[in-house]
Amino acid sequence: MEWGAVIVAAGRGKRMAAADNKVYLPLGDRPVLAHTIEAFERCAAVSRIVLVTAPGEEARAETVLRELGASKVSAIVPGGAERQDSVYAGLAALGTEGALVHDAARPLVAPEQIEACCREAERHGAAALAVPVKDTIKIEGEKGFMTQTPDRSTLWSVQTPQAFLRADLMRAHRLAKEAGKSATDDTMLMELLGRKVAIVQGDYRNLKITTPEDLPVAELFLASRRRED
Ligand SMILES: Nc1ccn([C@@H]2O[C@H](COP(=O)(O)OP(=O)(O)OP(=O)(O)O)[C@@H](O)[C@H]2O)c(=O)n1
Ligand SMILES: C[C@](O)(CO)[C@H](O)COP(=O)(O)O
Repeated sequence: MEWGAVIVAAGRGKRMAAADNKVYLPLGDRPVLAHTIEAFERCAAVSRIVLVTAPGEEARAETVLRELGASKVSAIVPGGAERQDSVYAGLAALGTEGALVHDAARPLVAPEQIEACCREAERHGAAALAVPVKDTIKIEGEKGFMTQTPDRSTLWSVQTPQAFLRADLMRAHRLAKEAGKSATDDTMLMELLGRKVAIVQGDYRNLKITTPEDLPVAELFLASRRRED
């Protein structure tokens, strides 16, 4: 199966409270986005990439790609108001049978993790990286009070990439739009199709850069990764 990747980089980074879009912030010797693209460039299972950028950021994205020497990016398309809209815009431009969806804000994913997602999705129809939850999770009932505790042994913190048959995922997105259903990730949309998603053991270092304290942590993880290479 031919695999393409939609890499979404069109957010506003509100929780980062940075002056710039967080995917262009420096991590090590290059922008966050460069690390993310490089992981997919190095994964042989991925034949093409569609990059989804904030409207008007196409030129700066192209600069990052040029400096990286990226060769798999087949299109740069503008994202939408919500992550879901950005994913759909990328899927529409992808064209491959297999579709990976990945957050540009997750720069430390390893190529072998991407490959594992593809393989498991080929076996099961859909797959996503996830890591076991470490904290005890509570559900808020009455405002400001914890009232329920899900069984932690059944809880996973899902990451990206998430891997699907592109046709399935586009259909799920259309169903969600018709139903006015919002989704913070794409595995959630598979539930609309009644499909299960295979869990692929991820790595706690595949963090999503979301709030300011995530960047120094990512620097440490990057340094540890480089010592391993
Ligand atoms: N309308 C959006 C929203 C998010 N994203 C992308 O989806 C990924 C995960 O989203 P998140 O970490 O929430 O990024 P932001 O939406 O930018 O962050 P915030 O919610 O703090 O504004 C990021 O790579 C982000 O660029 C996107 O392409 N389009
Ligand atoms: C897709 C995701 O990274 C899975 O954990 C997460 O749902 C993205 O959430 P965000 O609020 O758009 O960062």
